Amino acid sequence: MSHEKIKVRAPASTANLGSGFDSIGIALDMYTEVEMSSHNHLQFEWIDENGNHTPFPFTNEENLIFQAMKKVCELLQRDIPNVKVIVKSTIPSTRGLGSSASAFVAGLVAINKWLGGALSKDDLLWLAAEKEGHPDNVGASLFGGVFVGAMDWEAKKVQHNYIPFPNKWKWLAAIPSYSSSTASARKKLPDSYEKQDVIFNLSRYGLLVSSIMLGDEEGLKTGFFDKLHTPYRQDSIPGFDRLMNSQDEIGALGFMISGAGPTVLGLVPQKANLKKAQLYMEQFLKSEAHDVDVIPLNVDHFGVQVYVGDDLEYLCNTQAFMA
Ligand SMILES: Nc1ncnc2c1ncn2[C@@H]1O[C@H](COP(=O)(O)OP(=O)(O)O)[C@@H](O)[C@H]1O
Ligand SMILES: N[C@@H](CCOP(=O)(O)O)C(=O)O
Repeated sequence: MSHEKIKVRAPASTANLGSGFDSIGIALDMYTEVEMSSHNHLQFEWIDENGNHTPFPFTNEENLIFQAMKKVCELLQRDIPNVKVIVKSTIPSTRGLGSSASAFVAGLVAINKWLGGALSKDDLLWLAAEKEGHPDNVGASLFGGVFVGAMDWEAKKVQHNYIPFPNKWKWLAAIPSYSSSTASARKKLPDSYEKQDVIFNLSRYGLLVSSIMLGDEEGLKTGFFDKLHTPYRQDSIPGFDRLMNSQDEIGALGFMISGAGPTVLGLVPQKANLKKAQLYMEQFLKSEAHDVDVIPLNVDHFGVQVYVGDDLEYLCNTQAFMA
């Protein structure tokens, strides 16, 4: 079954939140949009932020939308269809905001829908998590809200839960002008860890997840601390350790590296002055020779959205309506 035109929108995400390395992700309101329509050959087009068609910025190898289409077609033993794929994205690439996950998830969902929807959401989640090697960003992109999940490599599935994120906390993202690929940031991590560091993270991660569920600000502050990835990555973010120590000055709940970085996230409670915190982060990081844009971001609670023609056909996360 094919359609005249389908459109899929997948959100950005932030992973780890300090102590939850490779296990937790939150969907954020920047998006990759993929529009698929019948054509006489396979063609990719890119629309930039000003609405202009520009050359596609990635080769087929790097183009994760194409890679996702290839994967699904191989699995379903189908040829890649002749379609025009128009891509728009407001997610800056290689900044730690899950652009790769969002592109892969959007590609999977679009081609699966185009070919008749044989694969379930959990099948798609596995394909995306297997490709990235961790489920945090792809799970958040697919389902929205807070995603917690674990890879089950033997059963080839991701066990996961959805948690709504309290509206009373607001995200600020300091997105630098320089980039860092996730692959290179993962190479900085050690192969094994000291027992004390593992215990440190386990206890913080328990607090992190329970505090999000309970809306507990003191628990959350402790839950952001991490010894598994942050210490090995923060050197590439000048001033990050001092920013972390200044959270009380502006009443922030915490600062963390978003995914593999280099974006830094701040979480601010509603009672704090968001504008003041935004300015503080910007001035602080700029004084450390960082060229950054600090922007507020909201949590996306719905995950992937699929439109057939101009009608919204479904959201991936039906649980969001019950939250
Ligand atoms: N809109 C997109 N369409 C296709 N591929 C994309 C898109 N955005 C990102 N990618 C791919 O993902 C890569 C960036 O992935 P990664 O290093 O994991 O950084 P990020 O933290 O942004 O996910 C890009 O180099 C490109 O290969
Ligand atoms: N858990 C991963 C998350 C990578 O996120 P990205 O947005 O940088 O791709 C990691 O920390 O490596």
